[in-house]
Amino acid sequence: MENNNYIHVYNEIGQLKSVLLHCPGEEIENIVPDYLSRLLFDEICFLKQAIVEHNQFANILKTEGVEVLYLTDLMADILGAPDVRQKFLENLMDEGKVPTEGVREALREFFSLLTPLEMAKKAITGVRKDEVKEINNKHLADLVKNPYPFYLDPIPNLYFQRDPFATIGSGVTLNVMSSVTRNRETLFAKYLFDHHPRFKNIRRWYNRNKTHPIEGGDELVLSPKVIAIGVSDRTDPVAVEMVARNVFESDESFEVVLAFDIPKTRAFMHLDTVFTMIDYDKFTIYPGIEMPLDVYSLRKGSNNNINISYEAEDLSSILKKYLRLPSVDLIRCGNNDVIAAGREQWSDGSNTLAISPGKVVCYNRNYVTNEALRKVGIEVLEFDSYELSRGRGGPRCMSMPLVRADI
Ligand SMILES: NC(=[NH2+])NCCC[C@H](N)C(=O)O
Repeated sequence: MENNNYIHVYNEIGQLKSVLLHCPGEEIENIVPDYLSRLLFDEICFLKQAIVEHNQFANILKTEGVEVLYLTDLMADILGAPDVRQKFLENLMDEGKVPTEGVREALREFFSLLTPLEMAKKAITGVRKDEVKEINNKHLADLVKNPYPFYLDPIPNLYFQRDPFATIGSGVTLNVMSSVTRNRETLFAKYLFDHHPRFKNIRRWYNRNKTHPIEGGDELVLSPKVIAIGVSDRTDPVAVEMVARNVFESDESFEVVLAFDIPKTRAFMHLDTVFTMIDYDKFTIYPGIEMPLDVYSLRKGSNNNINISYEAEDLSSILKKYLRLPSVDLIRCGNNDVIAAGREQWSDGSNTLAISPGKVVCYNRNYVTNEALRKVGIEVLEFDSYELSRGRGGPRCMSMPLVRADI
């Protein structure tokens, strides 16, 4: 196994040692009703309260001894180098479809006045047209009336750090996002893994230049041998197989990828919105997916072959078989009450973040599910969830583990 101390994730529940977060910033205030659904939000958030909640989340993690890193700080570490800064801005403008050379020149000037940290933040906030006054070198696109308010779009889903890349073993999948609005998030990850002294040279199981989408919320590392990946609204089976192949061809310990084919709907956009691991033998699950769930196994074969089969048993039996457990406990979101399940799943009741076996971080609003977890002996640490939940993601979605203890 390749050894690096900075990416090490061989399970979902081992003591979390280091995690990457992004605290929502002014990008959230650039969400307006006309663009809500394109930006993948259902409601407008009150930023001040969202920050309070995010800080509560981060403080829980810090109190538990977890190193909390912030994406903007890591970006600031690398944006001090003029060539990195320049390339990053050009990429951001290309992928943000900045319309003309005149606007690009104005944006170069605009960003040149910012410190590395300010630049990282502004790249996420987006740039409104009224912030950039002087456009020289005018093209047709600069002259025609266009009510769209931004030269560079905000990137409001970046506080869901789970999705643009994902750690598996000692490597990462640098993801292709299924939506245009989220794809620029992976540019930040690309720059970290290309340039940050702590993270460059990390191996990649997938790269953002591929064609088929995969998002981190679908990627779960169940054990040093077993990975689960959702085939979902966001993740394509072609990408799942490619990741499996690359991991199997390496010297990593993984032997099986379980592909969970879940319904393709907004409420369950990723596997982790309906299924998370919380203890050696305990999982949360949203009952609405149990019936329609098809699971396929991709097993490492000889000569770089992959053996793919349909798993005909129910989920408990599949998990018992592959994780070698005598029994498993599936704890149902909403504690088996259909209405509570639907309501709490919508605000990520099944989306828990384990910080050690049997200890999870959850939104306080999902009290029915949290109570059900406590009943089976799980320790639940809660924080406020009025505003963060409006982006349709919970504690797991908001965190990317970089290092977990082996178990
Ligand atoms: N891992 C997750 N479940 N992430 C949730 C992401 C929510 C985000 N608004 C989106 O639609 O993409």
